[in-house]
Amino acid sequence: MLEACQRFFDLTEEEKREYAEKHVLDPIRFGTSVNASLEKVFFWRDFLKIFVHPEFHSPVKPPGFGEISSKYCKRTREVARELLKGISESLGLEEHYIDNAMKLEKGIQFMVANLYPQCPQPQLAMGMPPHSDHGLLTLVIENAIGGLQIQHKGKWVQVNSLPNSFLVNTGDHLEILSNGKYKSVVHRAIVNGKMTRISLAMVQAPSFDTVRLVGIFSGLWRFARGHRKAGEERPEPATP
Ligand SMILES: O=C(O)CCC(=O)C(=O)O
Ligand SMILES: [Fe+2]
Repeated sequence: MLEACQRFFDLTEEEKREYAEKHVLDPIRFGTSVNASLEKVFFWRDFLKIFVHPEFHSPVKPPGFGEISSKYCKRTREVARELLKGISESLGLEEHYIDNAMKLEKGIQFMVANLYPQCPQPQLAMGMPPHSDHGLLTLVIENAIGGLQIQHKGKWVQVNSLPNSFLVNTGDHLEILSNGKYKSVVHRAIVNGKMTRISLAMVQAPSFDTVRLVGIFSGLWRFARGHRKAGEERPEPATP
């Protein structure tokens, strides 16, 4: 799947431009901040964001992307729903509680593929600013090189995921739903001077008809905690 994402990013600028400068709710959205003419805030990152459930979407190019991603989305949805059964039980609820209450059969799922090119001055750039994810759970994979950091007790901690593993982030909706027992993790991505890094985040969120309610609480909660989403703030100068 990471290779398929790489093939998308390898398309010509013209081919990718079809998906650029889109509205935040458009089903397929490509953005670049390495090309500063397309993005106002300067981050060292290209991204491809696609809504894949309840309606599946895929760019036409590169060939094969749709088949691979449709399988990947289905499987990761199953993993997320399975994990949420365990989380329901850990909260003292019946195992299908979150699945039923959030109507995950029709749940929103979207993928965010991130490309962080090799950066000549990594100490001066930021890949993705500090943010927490919407949704219940995010399953992240990456190509071998660490770059993801989470905030823990006020400090940035490097996440060194195991090879071929999913890193599972808990999101805003889960924090609200669990009354704060599962915290929505604040994280960011730094860049490196050696190689291009690719990460792929699969976000599992409640269904549209339940998300509005959770969304209102999420907005209030975010306001109360002073959180911002990715892209809403300028990069802090990276610590040396
Ligand atoms: O590149 C990463 O590891 C972070 C990705 C991420 O946080 C996101 O896409 O929301
Ligand atoms: Fe994230």
